[in-house]
Amino acid sequence: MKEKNPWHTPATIIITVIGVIAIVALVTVAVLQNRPVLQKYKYGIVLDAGSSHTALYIYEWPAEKDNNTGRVEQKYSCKVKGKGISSYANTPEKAGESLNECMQESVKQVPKERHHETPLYLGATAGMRLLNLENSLASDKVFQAVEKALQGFPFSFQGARILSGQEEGAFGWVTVNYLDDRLKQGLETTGALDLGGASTQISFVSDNYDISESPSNSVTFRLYGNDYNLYTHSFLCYGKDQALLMALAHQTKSGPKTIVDPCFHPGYLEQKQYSVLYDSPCVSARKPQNPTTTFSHTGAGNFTQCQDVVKKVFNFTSCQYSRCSFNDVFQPPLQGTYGAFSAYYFVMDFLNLTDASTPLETVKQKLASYCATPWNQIVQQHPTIKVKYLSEYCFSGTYIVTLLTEGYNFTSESYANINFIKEIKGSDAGWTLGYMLNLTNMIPAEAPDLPPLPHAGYVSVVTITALLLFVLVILSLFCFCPGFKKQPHIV
Ligand SMILES: O=c1[nH]cnc2c1ncn2[C@@H]1O[C@H](COP(=O)(O)OP(=O)(O)O)[C@@H](O)[C@H]1O
Ligand SMILES: [Ca+2]
Repeated sequence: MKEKNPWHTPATIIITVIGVIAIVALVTVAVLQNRPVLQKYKYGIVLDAGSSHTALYIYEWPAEKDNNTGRVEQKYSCKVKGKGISSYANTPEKAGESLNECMQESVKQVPKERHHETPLYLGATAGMRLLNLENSLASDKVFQAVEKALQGFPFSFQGARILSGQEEGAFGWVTVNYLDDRLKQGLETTGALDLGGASTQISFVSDNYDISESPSNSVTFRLYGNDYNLYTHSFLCYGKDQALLMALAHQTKSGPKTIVDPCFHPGYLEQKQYSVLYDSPCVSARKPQNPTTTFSHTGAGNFTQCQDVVKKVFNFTSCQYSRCSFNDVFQPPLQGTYGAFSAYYFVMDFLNLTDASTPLETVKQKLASYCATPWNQIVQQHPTIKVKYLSEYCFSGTYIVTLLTEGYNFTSESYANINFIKEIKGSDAGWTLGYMLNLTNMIPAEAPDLPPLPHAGYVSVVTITALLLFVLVILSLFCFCPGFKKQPHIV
């Protein structure tokens, strides 16, 4: 007689089917119930009114997570046509009008139902700081015009203001460390180096920073449950455009008709106006007695001599602290890695010098050979690049190397810790994201309460538990129900 398989009884089949259905139902509920509801996003807009130009950034984050774990990302950026708002000192309404194109595009980029709740900020940096020093009435008028223009859009306008140098430095530091996920995880932070046209910032955490030595350089944060004591300094006039004016002013003290500038390529020749050169609070004190109205600016293309010229814009002699960078400004010992962005990146990227593995000596050699290249050859090799930018890369590269090594005291060894970056995970490095995160309270002081298990972990535990229960039921049926026991073999 054929042996009957005890597992093929109607009872076991029914139990198995019910068991499988129960498991599928349980896992489905676990997956569906715990899945985040369809993502809805919130938005924030920040205008970076820099000295050379204005840029608009739209940030986006999941609506239900804005207070803790949600990642804020850059959704869109727009470069405002024309110069920075400080250049409209004589025609303030045009400063407002200049923003219209990018603002109209933002209206399309942000979903209509979110317009009214989307905060809109404008922060101005060193260009407006200088205009405010020079002519505060003119800077007020520019702000009035800009505010009027921005109020005309359907967003929640939160105001336009000049950021302090500390804010600019500290928010740049927040941005790079937020994007790198270092803050939430409590990892060692990275320093931030920002080079603009009219000012430059250095910000880093140094374990050897005694705040009492220079309290004005200290910014303290409590973020995600960790305390940070940040050193930050902004050097007004030490952005690359103002530094170039200061270097030219040094070379034209006696009001000559021609200068031979080692920071420009051999064969370069341009007529320049003294009035433009001295039209800045950064250089006005050095105005020569009887300057001719124009001078011939010619190039010699010599990196070493250019470094000597650049060094003259720094004061290395006075320091009332235990240690200084330059101009009698305290700086604690450098520590850790650094992200260098904005003009640091634009210049070093053009010169093909962003690779972190390039030693400082090689950087200097490459710069020397670039500066020595005749101007006509440079123009031929880069037909699409704006001549103004092109003519200044030798100066800018030399300025960057000199600022980093002679100014901030980076050595051949510590130079390797600098990463030249434009963006991190799709968001531009700069102060704007940190500024918005701060103003919208999007980085909590304390670590958020995370669910004990991530979604995937939760689903796995439910699935495994369900399977174990099912096996347990089958085993107990097999052990304790006589009908399930194997029948004795009948001979
Ligand atoms: O493509 C580029 N090549 C070289 N320099 C650039 C490029 N784009 C922007 N820059 C420079 O980056 C700097 C940006 O400075 P910004 O306008 O932010 O001034 P600020 O931060 O001092 O207020 C300016 O010197 C500008 O000329
Ligand atoms: Ca800037």
